[in-house]
Amino acid sequence: MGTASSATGQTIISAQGLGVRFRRNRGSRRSFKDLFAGRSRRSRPGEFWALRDVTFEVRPGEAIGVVGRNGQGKSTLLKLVAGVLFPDEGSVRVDGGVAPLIEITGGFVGDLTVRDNVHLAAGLHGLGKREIADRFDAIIGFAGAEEVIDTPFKHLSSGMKVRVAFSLISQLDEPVLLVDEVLAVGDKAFRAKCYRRIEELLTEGRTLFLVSHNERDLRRFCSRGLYLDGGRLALDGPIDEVLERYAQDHPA
Ligand SMILES: Nc1ncnc2c1ncn2[C@@H]1O[C@H](COP(=O)(O)OP(=O)(O)OP(=O)(O)O)[C@@H](O)[C@H]1O
Repeated sequence: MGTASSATGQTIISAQGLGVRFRRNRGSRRSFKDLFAGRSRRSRPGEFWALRDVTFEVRPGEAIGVVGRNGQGKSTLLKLVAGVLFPDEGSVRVDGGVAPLIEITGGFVGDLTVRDNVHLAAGLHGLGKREIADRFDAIIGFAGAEEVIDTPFKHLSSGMKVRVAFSLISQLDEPVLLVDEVLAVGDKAFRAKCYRRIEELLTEGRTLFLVSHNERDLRRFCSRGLYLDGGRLALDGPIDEVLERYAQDHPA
């Protein structure tokens, strides 16, 4: 938590001219989105920019909401900040570690038990054996995962996967927290618990990126918004302004 306390106004994240290029016609995920986006299959070039010219800086302790329609680059941006994806253009610098709750199944090893996954992931985030042992019960307890400690992660229900993943990342000491929409999978009571935990972490001075389609959640946690449209940063400003513009551009 040392890094988070150094909220002296310098930047903790600096993204300069970020660009990510993907190839079309490979994999199924994007083709569905493209279908709905109404793009012509034939006129498509082989590659497209999922993100381009994205530049912003973040100060320690800021809480940032990332908004935009489906497929506009929100998850891609979070992956760049998490360091699990490398940009084709530009650069992103993060001072300190990142605890990402994004596409959770990717971060956990399906064949390993919950216990082993917690040890592995916590270790990768720099916690020592002793620290992990000290926090293990709290992690399992918060998730309500006592019954599945020795179950392979892949056999957990999707809700339970999210519970374990959130519980773990919220017990790490990383100064930057990334929360994707996966949280929506949890039931109402668990979501409320997560939100209280996020508030605690923000009070401690952590930096938050929250991707959400829920205006109330965005207003509750975030002071600033990044609005992505067509992979470009359409607006970077106070969350109210960002939501207003987004609503104007895309009335429900
Ligand atoms: N590995 C990949 N290969 C090819 N295209 C990809 C890949 N990952 C994402 N894309 C495409 O890049 C674009 C941006 O995707 P991204 O997941 O960042 O959008 P998003 O704003 O997070 O969407 P959603 O709100 O639906 O989660 C989309 O067109 C998507 O289909």
